[in-house]
Order: sequence, then structure tokens, then C-alpha cells
Amino acid sequence: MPKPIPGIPYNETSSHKLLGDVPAIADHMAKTEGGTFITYILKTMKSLDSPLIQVFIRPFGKSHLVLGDFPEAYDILMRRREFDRSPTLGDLVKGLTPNLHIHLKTNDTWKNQRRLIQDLMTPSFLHNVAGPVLYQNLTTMIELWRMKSRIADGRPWKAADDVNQMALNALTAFSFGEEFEHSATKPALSAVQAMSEESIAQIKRKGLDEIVDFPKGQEGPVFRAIRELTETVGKVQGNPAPGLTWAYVTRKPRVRKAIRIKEDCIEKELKNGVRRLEETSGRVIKSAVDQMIVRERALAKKDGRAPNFFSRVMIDEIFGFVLAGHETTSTALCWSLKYLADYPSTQNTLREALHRAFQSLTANRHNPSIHEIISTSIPYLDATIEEILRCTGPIPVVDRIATVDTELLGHRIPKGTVVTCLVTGPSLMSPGFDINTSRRSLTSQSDVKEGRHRAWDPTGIAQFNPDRWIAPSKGSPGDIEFDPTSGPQLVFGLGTRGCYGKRLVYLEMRIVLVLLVWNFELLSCPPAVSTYHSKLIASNEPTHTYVRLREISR
Ligand code: HEM
Repeated sequence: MPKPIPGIPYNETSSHKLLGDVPAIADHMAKTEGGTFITYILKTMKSLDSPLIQVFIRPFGKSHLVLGDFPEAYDILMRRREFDRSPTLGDLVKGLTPNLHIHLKTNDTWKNQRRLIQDLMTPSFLHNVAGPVLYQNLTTMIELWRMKSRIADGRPWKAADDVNQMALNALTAFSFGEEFEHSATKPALSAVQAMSEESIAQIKRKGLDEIVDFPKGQEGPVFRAIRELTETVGKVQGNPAPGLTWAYVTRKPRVRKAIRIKEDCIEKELKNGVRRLEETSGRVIKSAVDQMIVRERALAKKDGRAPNFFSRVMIDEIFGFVLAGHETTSTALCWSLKYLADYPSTQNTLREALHRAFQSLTANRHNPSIHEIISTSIPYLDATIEEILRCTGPIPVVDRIATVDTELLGHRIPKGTVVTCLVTGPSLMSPGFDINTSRRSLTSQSDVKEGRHRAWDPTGIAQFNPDRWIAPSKGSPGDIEFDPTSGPQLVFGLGTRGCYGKRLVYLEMRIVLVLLVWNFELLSCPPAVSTYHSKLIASNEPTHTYVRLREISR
């Protein structure tokens, strides 16, 4: 039976059930349109009127705390040594990448392993290596959508699969470079190119609000295998026994075959990288794999050991990019399409900002180059990206585990307690709870006293409004700048164990938003396919991602 921690509110009925809150969560999801674990938590927090609650979703009735307060979450993630990475996040990928650094506590082993991938999020690698290859892949999707928009001629179509493929392409391009022979978007492009005149004429006879179905194209075996594996992650989400589930899932013949294909693919790319390293003495870096090989050689030399380019750590860290980044980025981009279409004034302001930024291009049809996209300051673009991320929280929770007996908001909590911080909860997307300062930790109290306590104005906190991230420019009076410190944001977690890949995400979203808004007007879709409901699979995906595009002619 559940074992509550004294003093922290919980759902009384669940505390008398062997499965704790699990039946109530299932009931909430069955009866609430768009209901997820997160909406259950938000509802429970509201009814218990507390920023800290406990739920019973773990085996043996262990209490799991949920915190809906940014200042205290900030304190835990940034400063409190009594908390460390909890196994919850890593459990989602453990069966496929047991050697990924996500599973490690914050210690020397974690630090050493991170050295292997330390170069990949530097501005130099992102701008010179990842940026161009991402750009090349993303323009293929723009080409696909240009064809689709001409055929659909103002009618909506389902965009989720294209976005998902594009996100996967982007990550494999980042990992393996432009010479990687597989593509997820190109088969879709070929399928649309091969559409008969009659099937196009049929589409043109449809009503303007009717959904257009486009042929999908056949993914090759490598992408099918990667997709098979990334989709298994959703099966472990919210599962009280992830170890057992992984043991079952990874024994399935389909999954075993997919793992073999993935292993062969990474090994082949590593061999190509090692060959390139030998041929060019490490001077030509074309991908994350190349950079990691160069780093492994340098680390081995420094540590006085032989390099191991094919270690389990190398393989899992490489596949980790895809596992950690694919569904999350795809989800963020799907939400971006919805917000841009449903907030035309944001879209117009963004387009005007792009026109000002890329003035010399408006006379002809060329897209801004990758160099221009990266190097041009466009505060409203940064603000739009930040606001989309704030409102959507693709990973809706950030977890930590108490490594010692400690205190939280005035309550004693035992070692081993998992604390889940809500990414789109109170004080981030709804007004915060009124918490007596004396209940806060000492460091959090001093933030309040010294005015370092960042907070959003509760009025309009739930509204999508990129302007909240805009401030008057300090350098050039009359101008504006993007201020990432305007208010609380938890979308990538915080601190040493915050998201490793966030710079790549910002880069990818920047390229996608520029190319999309530059080339198309995103129009709203019929209400039935425009809801803001979500489903929490591997990440918090929108249930409906449809687009209706009007090509912009210049
Ligand atoms: C929109 C896309 C993404 C979102 C919303 C997201 C969000 C997050 C969050 C919330 C965490 C936990 C942070 C914490 O505990 O403080 C995390 C961790 C992590 N993310 Fe991301 N992520 C995204 C994309 C990516 C990408 C593209 C990569 C890799 C290329 C990546 C790699 C990782 C890794 C390796 C960790 C674990 C870091 C550690 O344990 O030290 N993520 N991410």
C-alpha cells in the first residue's frame, strides 16, 4: 500500500489503493479529452491547493513528489547538492542505450564521458559542421512542402509525419554528415513527384476544408529500424517497471532486427570516420561521429591508453543523439506549426522581421543562406522560438532524486525520494502558488530578499506571447533585443544536468522557422484538426498537426 510522506498533500482515495494513483490517472485519461498524466497532476495540485504534492505511481507504494513552483525547482536544479539525476529520464532509453551518460550520477565518470561529446555543442561545430548539413536536409522538406502546397491548393494536410521524418533526418545528418546515404524525406518527395495527373485532379475537386492525403513513400531499412527503436521509447513512458518492460520489448524479433541494423549502421559510419581521420589526419570534420573520433584519439593520448573508436560508450552516445533528440525536436516543431498558424499577428511580425533582416534577398526568390540565418541577429525570431518552447514543454517534467534525507518547502523528505518539477505548471504557465518565504530553502529565500526572484506577471501568463521575451536594447536606444532572462523557463531543465542538446535544438528551430515563414504563409486549419490536445508518448506531442500553406511569391 502507498506510504505517504507526512505533511505533503495527496489524493486520499489513491492512498487506500494498492496501485495508488494509477487507476485515477487511467480514469482521468479515459474521461478527459486531451487528458494526460500531466493534466491529472495539474488538476490534483489545484484541488489539493498545494505547490508540492505526492502521488503513488511507483512500485511498493513509494511516494513520488511533484513540484509546481519555479523558484524552488530552480534552486534544486541549479544549487542543491542533495539532489541528482533520477533514473526516471534514463529509464526511457535504458533498454537501447545502457551506456549513455544520462544514466550516470553527476560524478567524475559522468564528466569523463561527457568529454567525448564536448565539442559537438560548441558554436564552431554547430555553425561550421552541423548547420550546413541541417540546412541542406531541411531545404529538402521545404521543397516537399512547396510541391504539396501547390497540389493541395489551399486545402489542409497532415504534417506530423513529414515533420517527424525531417527531425530524424536532421539528427542523422548531424550524427553522420552529408554523405550519409539514407534519407527519410527523399522517399516522401519521390512519392509526391510520382503522383498521377488524375490523383492531383481529384484533390483539386475536394472542398477547401477537406483534408488531403498524400502518398507517404517507402522508408529504407535503416530509417525503418531507427523509427522502430525510437517508437519503443513511448512504451516505457509512465511504466512502473521499466526494466521488465525493456527486457520484454528488446526480445521481440522485430526490435532485435532493428537493433542489429542500427548497430551495423553506426559501426559502418564509425569505420568511415576512422578512415577519414587517417586520410586527412583529422583535419576534415564532417559529422558528430568524425568529431568524436578525433576527441577519442586525443583523450586516449592524454590518458596514456589506446583509443577505442568502437566502444559501447561511443555507440550508445551516438545513438543517444537520435533517441534523446528525435521525438522531442519533432514535437517542438509540430507545436511551432500550430502556433504560427493560429497566431497570424506573430507570424506577420516574424515575417516582417525576416524581411528587414534579409532585405537584399527580397528582390529575388533565394532563401537566406545558412550563414545568414546563423549570423543575423533577429530578436523576434529568438523570442518566438523561446515562447513556443515555454508554452509546449516537449519533455513536460524534469526529475531529480534526493541523495540524502533533506527538506523541501518545509517538509522532511527521505533519501531516495524522486521530485518531479513541472515544466508547464504553476508559475510557468499558470499563476504560481502563494508560498510563505520562510518555507523556502535558505538560498531561495535570499533570492527573494535580493530581488533575484524571476517571475512572470500572472495576468496573461498562459497566453502565447513572444513579446514577453523582448526588451529595449541596452546597446542601441530605440531598438529591441531578445532577453532570455525575462522570466522563468524550464523547457530544457537547468544546471549541470540540463539538456545536452539544447543548442542544436535552437539551431534547428531557427533554420526551420526562417525557411518556413520565408517561403509560406501558414493559414489556420479546420477547428476539428486544430485542437491543442496532446498525447504523452515519448514526448508531449500535439494530437493534431495539420498545415494549410500558401506559397509566398517574391
Ligand atoms: C526540443 C527538443 C528537446 C527538449 C525539449 C529536451 C529536453 C530535455 C530535458 C527537459 C532534459 C532533462 C534536463 C534536466 O534534467 O535538467 C534533457 C536532457 C538531455 N537531453 Fe534533451 N531535449 C531536447 C533535445 C535534445 C537533443 C536534440 C539532444 C541530443 C542531440 C538531447 C540530449 C539530451 C541528453 C543527452 C540529456 C541528458 C543530459 C545529462 O543527463 O547530463 N536533447 N533534455
